[in-house]
Amino acid sequence: MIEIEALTKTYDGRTVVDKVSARFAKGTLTAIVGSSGSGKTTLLRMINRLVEPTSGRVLIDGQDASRIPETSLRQGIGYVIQGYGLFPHWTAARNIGVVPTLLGWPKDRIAARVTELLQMLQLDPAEIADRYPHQLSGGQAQRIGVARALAARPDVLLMDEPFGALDPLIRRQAQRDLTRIRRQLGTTIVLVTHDMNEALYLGDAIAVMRDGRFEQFDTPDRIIRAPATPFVADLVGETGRSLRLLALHPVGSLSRAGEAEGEPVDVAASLSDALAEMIWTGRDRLPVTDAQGQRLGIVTRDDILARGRE
Ligand SMILES: Nc1ncnc2c1ncn2[C@@H]1O[C@H](COP(=O)(O)OP(=O)(O)OP(=O)(O)O)[C@@H](O)[C@H]1O
Repeated sequence: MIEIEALTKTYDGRTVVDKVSARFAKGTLTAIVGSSGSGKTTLLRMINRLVEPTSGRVLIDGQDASRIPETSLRQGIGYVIQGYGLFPHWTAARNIGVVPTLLGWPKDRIAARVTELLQMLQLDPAEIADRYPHQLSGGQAQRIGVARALAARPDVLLMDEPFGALDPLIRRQAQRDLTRIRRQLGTTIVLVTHDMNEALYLGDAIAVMRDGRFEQFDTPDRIIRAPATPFVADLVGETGRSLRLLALHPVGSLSRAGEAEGEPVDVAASLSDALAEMIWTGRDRLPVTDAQGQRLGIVTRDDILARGRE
């Protein structure tokens, strides 16, 4: 768990992060969203002490981060930045292995870990391991950046606009990958983005930041239903609110007994995906199945619309 207490950063008398207190629970993903210059990156970098706080403190699993030696702090906290920061003259494998190498892991253990990470990120080690960054696509380079951050099995992962440079389709894929990986690893993640859709899709919690403060720190559902300030409401947007709400909840939350024709929808799909499928195929109910294709029941258009109006 990460706790920040009255965390503050001042540059030349100008306060850019202003007494922010929050708790990022173990194994959760918190998305910090806000406008440019609101202090998101500065806040993130105070967690791994790339930026030294002016006042306030950071606790990692109850331990004051200022008392943890900087090297072990950074090795225990993975960090992914926009542009990935890969060393251009190093292969993908060497880039991924940089922290284990610093930690003095034996070569064969590093090689095994690199292979494991490439496979977890759905990259073929035989094809990718020996490539240099300029021989990788944007999506591949992004995944190498994530693999590198995860190499030494950190408990905490900080991500600063990790998908900012990707085009929309690959970005969606990268977001799905992150969701899958974090389920697998249980890492505590704090992710900075200026995209509210991304925050709503990925976050267990969302912190909306403005002028160095958190205007609201809440679940995605509460951010949509009960924005604390006009700024938060503005970021969510009035018109898309019901669809955004539907995007947060799985089909399983409205599944009921019954019969329906045609292609089924997965129980874990979102209600907005189910509604889109109904509109596209002209149906008012869909069969619901689990991941193994087992029939579980149905979901109806009326139920989805009622949920969207709540
Ligand atoms: N080293 C520094 N010296 C002086 N001012 C700085 C420094 N780093 C950041 N700032 C200022 O602090 C403010 C917050 O910057 P920060 O990068 O944290 O914002 P951000 O919310 O991450 O913005 P963006 O989304 O544009 O990256 C900005 O006004 C920035 O100019």
